[in-house]
Parts: sequence; structure tokens; C-alpha cells
Amino acid sequence: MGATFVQKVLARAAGRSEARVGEVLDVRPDRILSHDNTAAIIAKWRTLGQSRLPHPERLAITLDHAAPPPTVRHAQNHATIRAFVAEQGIRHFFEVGRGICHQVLSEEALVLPGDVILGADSHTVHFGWLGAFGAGVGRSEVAALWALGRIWLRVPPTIRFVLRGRLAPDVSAKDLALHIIGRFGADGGLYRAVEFGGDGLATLSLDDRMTLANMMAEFGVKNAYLPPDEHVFDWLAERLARREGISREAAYDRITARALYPDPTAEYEAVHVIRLDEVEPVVACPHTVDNVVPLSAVAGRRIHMAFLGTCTNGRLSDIATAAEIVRGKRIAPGVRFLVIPASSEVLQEALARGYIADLVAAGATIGTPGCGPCMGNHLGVLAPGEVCISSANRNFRGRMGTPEAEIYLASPAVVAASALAGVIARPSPEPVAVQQAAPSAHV
Ligand SMILES: CC(C)[C@H](C(=O)O)[C@@H](O)C(=O)O
Ligand code: SF4
Repeated sequence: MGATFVQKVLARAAGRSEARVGEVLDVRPDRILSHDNTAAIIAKWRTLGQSRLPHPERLAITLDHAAPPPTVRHAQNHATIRAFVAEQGIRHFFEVGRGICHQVLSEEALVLPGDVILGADSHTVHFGWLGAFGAGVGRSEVAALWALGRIWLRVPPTIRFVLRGRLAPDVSAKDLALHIIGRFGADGGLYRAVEFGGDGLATLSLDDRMTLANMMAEFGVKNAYLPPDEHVFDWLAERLARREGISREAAYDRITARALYPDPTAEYEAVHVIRLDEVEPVVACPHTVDNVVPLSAVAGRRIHMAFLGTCTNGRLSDIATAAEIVRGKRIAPGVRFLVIPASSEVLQEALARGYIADLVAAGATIGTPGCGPCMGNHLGVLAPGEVCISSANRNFRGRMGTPEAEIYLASPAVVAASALAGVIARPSPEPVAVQQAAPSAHV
């Protein structure tokens, strides 16, 4: 019998030739991620009697969740992390403004196909976009990982999604992810691995693949996996070559050498075929990500803020889409349109291509690359009674500040179109009529 991706990748990281589903393995990750929560991990690690990291090169730390720091407490937190980074000689450290951990580690080619990355962040499943095993773990686990370099992981069963066809032009990878979560439930993938396959996969851009893998955290999965192709290898090779000062060819060889693919005879818990051309624009309504309805069911709902950003949809293609929609127009009175690029690389490219100028001319506000108000830390939280349309991945009650606000999740195109219309809107050249009576939040 063949093996799934997760069986192969965990077996290799445990120094074994194979692994059965349900087996607990002693896994050695290639990379250990943490961010602003690193200070809490340092404290736990010290209580384990530790004072020197045995493998500082395996760590990667970003300052992104409250960056720049909004309070003295946050600033002190960052200062503690910087002191630790200097003390332990941690090379892979990314300052305020560099961007969100998942985006930055991808751009820096610090995670390669076939790698195992564990992070103190639930969206570490993101790295499935490039064919790595990424999983979130708790802060205590990270402290133990720093000390021991190993952790027990149970090999999960796998659900396979076979993608066929192509998404319609007004449908995005965000709609696809929400479609899956809405159909199978927010716990549909609990302690499961998901694998994507099928000829539809090749039609997804790299940004789309990142969005899809990232959103699988909201499906409850242990990890997500998309088989890496030459587009992924090329994207990484250029970056790895730059970072390591090696030739592109040498980087390419290193990247492809460890890529893993499931066997055609692998056993799956379930296989679902998704016809991409049947996926429609959707919105996740407050206050759960699986409260998914067709866009038309909530179109016309009055909004106060439109937020474009996060590790889910803060990339160049997302900003390009938004810029195209608002170019030469003005955002609706009474609406704030907040745009926060996922990284400094995204911001620089968006500046060079004129997208930021278009957005600012239309009345948008641009924030420092990072998480922004995604989890309610700073940079644009909501007031009681306010409604936000957001390109993020979570709409839990209280997520962006007050429990009395409502968050609707949608694609970047819908976020931008809604910023113009002042109501949840489908991107369209036609003017959108404001609905007088707002429909219930729980449509
Ligand atoms: C702060 C961090 C631990 C958290 C996570 O694990 O996902 C955050 O990134 C989030 O999106 O809620
Ligand atoms: S952007 Fe949001 S979801 Fe992503 S890591 Fe930051 S807080 Fe978490």
C-alpha cells in the first residue's frame, strides 16, 4: 500500500522509512517559528533550566502581531525578544515592518518542499502551499522544541480534495476555501491532514495556493498539502539563491531534492472532487468561518470598515485586484478602507507598480506590513455596532476589538468593491444600491 504526503514527510523527519496512520513518531522539525509570543516562550524555556539554544539556526522569529508596538507593554515584549535574539545568535530574525511570519518565511525561502515546520501560530499550516508539512503547536511545545529539538506527533489520516476545472474570473481561492469550510464545517478536518490534487490545481496562482493552504487552519486541520510544481520551485529558487549567495541552479537542486508526493495507491479517509467552475463568490458571516452564504445573500449590508490584508489575503495579487477596482473612484463616505500589505516585499512591489498610489487616491489608508487589526491588537480595531468586511481568515466574536462588532469574510475583490459601495457588494461596473433595512447578521 502506498503512503500519503503526511505519512512520508513525518516518517522521514522521524528517521524512519515509513509510518502508519495513528502512529506516534518522534519528529525533528527543520524549522521552528514564533513571533511576538516569543517572549512568553523564552520564559517557559528558562523554567526548563535552559540557557543556551543547541540549534539557534533552526529558529525563525518575526515581530508582526503588534508591530509597531502600540503600548509600552508591547514595546517591552519586543525588546525582550531582541535581547534574546542577540544573546543566542539567532540569524533568522525579522524586525517590525518586515511582515507576517508565514509570508516572510516563504519569501526568505526558509521553508522548502518536504520540510517540517512547527510554529507557535495556528496558521503554520500555510506552508503546505509549497509542499511542506506545517503545523501549529502551543507555546510550551515550542519551549520544549527549542530545548530538545524533537516532539511527538501522531500521524493523521488524510482527506483528499481533487480539484477539477478552473475558477470563474470573479471567483478567488478565498471563495474556494470558504466553500470547502462552509460545506464540511469548521471542524471537518479536525486532526486530519488535507491533500489537494487534480488538474485544477495547476490553474491556481501561487498567491491562490497560499490562501488555500492558509485557510485550512479554519477547517481544523493538522496540516495542508499542495504538491509543489516548477512554479513553486522557481519562486523559491530565486529567493534561496539570493539569501544564500549561491547560483540559481544550486538553489533549484536543493529545493527539488527533498520534495515529496503522495503515492497513487495511498489510502485516504475520504476523497472529495471539487469542480472549480461551480464555486461561487461567497461570504462568511459573523461569528464563525463556516457560516458561509452566497455573496448575493448579504449584498447590500451596510459596512463601516473594509480591511484588506493578513496572511490570508495581503499579497501583491490581492492588492492589485483592489487597486484595479478602486482606480479613479472614491471610497464611500463613512467607510474606512484599510490596506495592510503582508510583507515589506509586497509593499515595495505594490508601490513600484502604482497600486498604493491608486488606493491612497481613492481614500484608502495604508498600514505597516504585519498582522494589523486581524486579531484586534491595534491599527484599526472596530467600535461597538460596527460592521467590517475583511479579507482575513477569522470572524470570531470580539476578534477585531469589541464583541459588539461584526466581521464578514470575503475575497479581496469583494472587500474593495464594498469599500466603494459602502455596503457588501459584488465587484461590478454598475452602481450598487444601498439597501435600507440591513438583513440579519446570521443569514
Ligand atoms: C497570536 C497567535 C498565537 C494566533 C494564532 O495562533 O493563530 C494569531 O496569529 C491568530 O491568528 O489568532
Ligand atoms: S495575519 Fe492574522 S491570522 Fe495571520 S498570523 Fe497574523 S493575526 Fe494570525
